[in-house]
Amino acid sequence: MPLLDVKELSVNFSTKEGVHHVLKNVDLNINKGEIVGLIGESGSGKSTLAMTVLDINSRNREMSGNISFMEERIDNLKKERMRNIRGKHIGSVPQSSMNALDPLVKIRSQFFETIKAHTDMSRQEMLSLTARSLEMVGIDPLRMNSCPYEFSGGQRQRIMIALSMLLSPELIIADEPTTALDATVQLKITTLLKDVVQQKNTSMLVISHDLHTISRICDRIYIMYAGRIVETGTRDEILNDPVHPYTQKLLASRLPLMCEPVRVKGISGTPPSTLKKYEVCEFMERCDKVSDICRTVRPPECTGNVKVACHMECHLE
Ligand SMILES: Nc1ncnc2c1ncn2[C@@H]1O[C@H](COP(=O)(O)OP(=O)(O)OP(=O)(O)O)[C@@H](O)[C@H]1O
Ligand code: NI
Repeated sequence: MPLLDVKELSVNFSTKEGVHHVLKNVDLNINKGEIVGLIGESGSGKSTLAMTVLDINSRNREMSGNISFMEERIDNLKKERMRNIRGKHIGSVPQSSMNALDPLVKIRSQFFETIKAHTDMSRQEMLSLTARSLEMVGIDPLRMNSCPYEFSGGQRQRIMIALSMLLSPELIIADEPTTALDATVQLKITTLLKDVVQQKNTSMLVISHDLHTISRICDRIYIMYAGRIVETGTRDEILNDPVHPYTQKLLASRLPLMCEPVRVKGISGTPPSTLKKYEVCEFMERCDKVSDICRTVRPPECTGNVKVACHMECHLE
């Protein structure tokens, strides 16, 4: 059984302006030791998936489907049990996490707080665990007495990674871990993530809108469009042989890191509204391979053995 198993997950948010349909029948799993990427444009629902697994941002959320972690259903747990799982068994590097640390509280105190919430370690043990964690991400342990404002953005991101790994959780969820950083620091942080995940023998779900940077470290990738998984496969399948027109466009619009500056072709058009319920393919209006069947029949869903949610698959036969 996978370590994390998300099945038929749909999430709606009720608001004054109506119901937002944000996740639609999402199937996603992560095996032990795997690094899995979740890639899609801004607003496609990636952070919502992360927060639903972690059971945060649940105020106006309605969900259906189920989520299992280490062979236990976790989508209907009591708040207290879920708090115990978060931090101890599932570590999280939240989006914009560089700013998630309290800028004026010493690194040491923020690490101790997490340790105390889940263990009864002595002060000496807490000190040595904090030092080892900082060392692992390339931060001098002597700096544990400094405050976050005294570090650069890249260093703060390293500290957040150390904090998320502090209690050696079985799974790490890293949401856009490199987005706010410049290109060279991005490469360093993605490499660091892979190294620490391997060192700690944990699994990771890594979320990004940037297929190019993140794919380097992933074993498998899920492509999300408008709240739906539209394609899934191994890194090589997705990068070398993408089938869904959206995945092909994502790859074509990638930013070459090491080349001379070029004009990057974005994907034209805008994603569909979350307020509308779609009976056919959500990508249809932006797809240059659209055909009659796309206008009338919903494409197959990316569940079970179906790896691409597109009628085009049938056209190839
Ligand atoms: N509590 C909420 N109430 C209403 N709408 C919400 C709520 N949380 C998220 N949404 C909506 O869900 C959609 C998906 O948001 P989400 O943050 O999951 O996207 P994302 O893929 O992570 O985007 P980004 O790459 O910009 O981080 C957005 O349209 C957002 O406005
Ligand atoms: Ni997000």
